[in-house]
Parts: sequence; C-alpha cells; structure tokens
Amino acid sequence: MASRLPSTPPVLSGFHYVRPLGAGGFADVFLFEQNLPRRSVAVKVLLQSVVDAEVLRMFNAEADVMARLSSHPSILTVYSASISADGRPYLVMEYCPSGPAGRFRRTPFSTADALEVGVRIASALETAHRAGVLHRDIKPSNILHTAYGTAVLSDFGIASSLSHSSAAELFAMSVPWSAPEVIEERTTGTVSSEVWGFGATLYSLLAGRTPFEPANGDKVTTEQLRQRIRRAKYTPIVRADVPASLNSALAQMMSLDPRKRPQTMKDCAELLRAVQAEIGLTPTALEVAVDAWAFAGAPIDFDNTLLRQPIVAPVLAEDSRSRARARAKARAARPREAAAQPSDDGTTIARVKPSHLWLKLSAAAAVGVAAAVAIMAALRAL
Ligand SMILES: Nc1ncnc2c1ncn2[C@@H]1O[C@H](COP(=O)(O)OP(=O)(O)OP(=O)(O)O)[C@@H](O)[C@H]1O
Repeated sequence: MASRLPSTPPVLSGFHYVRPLGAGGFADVFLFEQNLPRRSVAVKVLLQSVVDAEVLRMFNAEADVMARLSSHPSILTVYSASISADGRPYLVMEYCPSGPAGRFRRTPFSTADALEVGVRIASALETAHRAGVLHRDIKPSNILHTAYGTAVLSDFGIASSLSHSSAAELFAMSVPWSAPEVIEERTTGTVSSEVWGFGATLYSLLAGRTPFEPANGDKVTTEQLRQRIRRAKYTPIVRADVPASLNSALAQMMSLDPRKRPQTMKDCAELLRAVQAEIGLTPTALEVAVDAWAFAGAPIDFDNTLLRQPIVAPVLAEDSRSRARARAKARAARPREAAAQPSDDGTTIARVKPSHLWLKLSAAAAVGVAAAVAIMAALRAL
C-alpha cells in the first residue's frame, strides 16, 4: 500500500462514500454504497496528478481486460467504469473484505489453503493467457478474498497483450515476485515470467516471506534482492506440512531457465492438484474458459488513450418510424404461403402456416356463398 494519504473521494451520482480501502501507485480505492441495486462496492479512482495519456491507456486497458475476464469465478468482478464530475477515471468493482497481503507475513497460509488459492489463481491466469492477456503483476496484494472467502485475482492495471503492443514496451515490476529476465529487463513479460511470479506468490503465502529474502529474517536492499533473484537459488520451505512435491513444484516454477519452468498456468495448476491428491485433499476444480469464449469478441485495444464514458444512445422518433416502415416492407415481401426451413441434412422443408390455411378456407367459403346467392337470384328471375 502506498505511504501517502488517500485523495479526496469523488462525488458519484447514485453512490454514497463510506471509507478508504487502500492506496496504490496510481489510484486510491474507496468503499462506496451503491443506491440501486443496493450493495457495497469498491471504487478505484485514478489520482488526478497522474492522469496522462499513458495512465489513461493503462486505465482503459484495465477496465476492458477486467470486464472481459471478470465472469471467471477467480477474477475480481468489475461492474462499470466512468469518469467522475471532477475528471477522474474510476472503476466500480466487487468489494472484497480481505486479502492475504496484510496477513501472510504474520500468519502464513496452511498448505491446504495455499494449494486451493494456487489452483484458483492458476485457473484465472490460464484463462487470461488464453484470451491473449498477461497480468504482469502477480503478487499477494493482487489476490483478494470475496465476501464468500474465495480468492480472486485483481489489479490488471499493467496488463498487456500476449501478442505485444506499445504497452509491451513498458517495463513494470514488483521486484520480490519478478522473474530474473524481467529484473534484467530482457523481457516485459511472457507466460514463463507469469509462471515465476505465480510460484513466488505461492511461496510467499506459505513461507511468510518472499522467496529471495534471507530465511533468517535479515534485511536486504532492493539491489541485493535483485542480485539474489538473478542467481535464482531456491530455498526450500521447511515446514512439516509442506511436502517435498510442493517444494519441487515451486522450485520448477522458479527455475532460472524459463524453458525448465512449467510451460502453462494449467501445468502449474496440475502440479498443485497432484500435491492435493497426494496429501489426501480433494483436488480443487480447474476452471478454464473454453476456446469458443477465449477467441470470441474483438481483441482488447491496449493502445486506447481516449477519455471514455458510457454513452446513452439517443432514440430518435424519426429513426424508429423509418425502422417500422422497413419492417412492414420486409413483412410484405415475405412469401405468403410457405416458410422455408433448411433441415440438418440440407433438405428444404416448406410448411403452410395455419393462419394462411384459415384465410384460404374463409376465401373458399365466401366464394361458395356468393355463387349460391347468384344461382338463387337467377332461379328467381326465371
Ligand atoms: N475490490 C477491492 N475490495 C477491497 N479492497 C480493495 C479492492 N481493490 C483494491 N483494494 C485495496 O486497495 C489497495 C490498492 O489497490 P490497487 O489495485 O490500486 O493496487 P496495489 O496493487 O496495492 O498497488 P500497485 O498497483 O501500486 O501495486 C489494495 O492493496 C487493496 O488493499
């Protein structure tokens, strides 16, 4: 959390301000009460002082990425995004009462809890990767717990495209959880560097310290920490309830050579699920979006720097009248007697609609009655 006072909460129509929740590098997060539907929401507001084209680009990308991904059960839900009356872009999100960030140093996670969180977050990341998105900032403070106690991945503030855009030029990192190749600025992010960040995060939750801090509690400078990460010497977590297989999985995720790490987040999840099975736990379900979803929709534009707001579409009377005319014209042009439908094997089946049948019967009856009247009149005239 940033060591500064939170900015003034924005005045938002339809929401009541409650209290500050936290502060990051670019934004403050406040608890608000939404009026309709009534619910508590977390509102992330960009700091006025940092709003420039690059920050707007990151904000737009975060809003779009989270909206695209937040139907995943382990990704924080975003409800809406807009701009406050005083010009600050904001995101309205699901409120999460807690997260591991504050407590993992005091109370490390049990192996069972860490494995469950691990499989959930690995599923979320695998889904993001399949949608072409890299998170690029995996760390304990970006995992939150929902009101129902489940872990969700948050803060896609520096996310970028897997297929690279100008966002990929940006080097951004949280050193204790960053891969050696990111620390050395050889890459801005890859699936392999995410695997490292994920392993380092899981290690932190279990060990109560980040993986390259000295185990004896000695303090190190950021530069010393960078050097230790560059050497990537894995220190096993010595705890009775942490099996060798879990240390081995974490060591693989934090291999110096990216080619020796698990190749996907799904592979990471499977390693953790195998540990769960080994120690008698029911493996946590792997929730990964199907490909049909991952490839649906336009790709996210990571370069958009516009000040965007929701638009209320005007409904023009003239427009709706001309659309009604067009609909009537289309109806008139439709064939009267038959509606054709292709069947599965390509055969076209024509059905006569019952209403048309009724019209035909009525017409036939009318013709019959008229003929009878004419015959009667002719007979009378004789
Ligand atoms: N949905 C939420 N519900 C509750 N608290 C939240 C929520 N989102 C963020 N917070 C709190 O606000 C703090 C700031 O969040 P933010 O996403 O700006 O970034 P950060 O990861 O802490 O910082 P940075 O992005 O600079 O690394 C978080 O650490 C967390 O305590």
